[in-house]
Amino acid sequence: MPQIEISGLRYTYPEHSFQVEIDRQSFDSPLTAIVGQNGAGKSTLLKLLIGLITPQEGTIMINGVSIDELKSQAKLKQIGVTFQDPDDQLFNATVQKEVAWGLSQIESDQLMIKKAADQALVAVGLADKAAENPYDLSLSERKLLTFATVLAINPAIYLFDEPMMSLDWPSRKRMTNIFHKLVKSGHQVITITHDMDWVAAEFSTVHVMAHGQIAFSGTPSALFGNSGLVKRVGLLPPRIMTITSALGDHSVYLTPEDYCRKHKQVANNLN
Ligand SMILES: Nc1ncnc2c1ncn2[C@@H]1O[C@H](COP(=O)(O)OP(=O)(O)OP(=O)(O)O)[C@@H](O)[C@H]1O
Repeated sequence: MPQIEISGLRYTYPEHSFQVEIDRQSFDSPLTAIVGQNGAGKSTLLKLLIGLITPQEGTIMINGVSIDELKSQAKLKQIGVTFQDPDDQLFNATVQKEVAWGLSQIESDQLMIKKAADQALVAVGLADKAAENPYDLSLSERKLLTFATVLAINPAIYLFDEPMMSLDWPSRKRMTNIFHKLVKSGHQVITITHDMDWVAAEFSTVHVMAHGQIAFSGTPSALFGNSGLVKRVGLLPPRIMTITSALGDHSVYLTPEDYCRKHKQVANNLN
């Protein structure tokens, strides 16, 4: 399992408007969500993790190598990223060229590049758009295209900023399945999201950011079981818990299925 290790990290924007401050933190879980209120520092952390901005203090190690020592080709193989806004990273004339571009920076075998690009486009459901200009695609298709660009490279670690934003239900399901497949094949997937239902249903680990710091690291059950913390960091629990707690049941339920399972168990125990 790939591993990211942060120690003594301090980053302040040039205007001193905001500081990210993380003393020690490992990212070593297969499927991790980073959550927190708007402006908590999630995207800033992501930019630090990919070396887009450099901390004034501290280190970020990816599999034992400091991020600032990784040459750009090695970095591409270690860590792939999609930004919140797909238009921040699309610049090729066709969808096919866009998906092939990143891989062509680390691979010269044209046949292999084409095969990987084709497979990535099939995986995200855009195979029939290969000849189109990325900017003729819808926003959700452009978002899926950015995923394909990373899938084609197949880095050890995938970092996604708000991957589900603007995706419809079938695309969300498709992406969630891709995440689980990546995890099964030994990759690490880290994603920033505001979707607590998704976090509760799918993720093994969640880090909560607040005011530039990591305020909690643990399982979704531990997070949503701590209603005081959830409130303090400005989050909402999964919707099923909003309903059950309004009905006076303050147990932790991650999904409607989780609720049914636990209540079936209670019913079975009573019989
Ligand atoms: N380039 C920049 N220069 C100065 N301040 C910035 C810059 N980019 C972000 N900030 C500030 O840093 C803080 C954290 O922003 P960031 O985008 O990391 O938060 P976030 O948790 O990702 O928020 P959101 O959920 O809205 O995407 C905010 O106060 C933001 O205004």
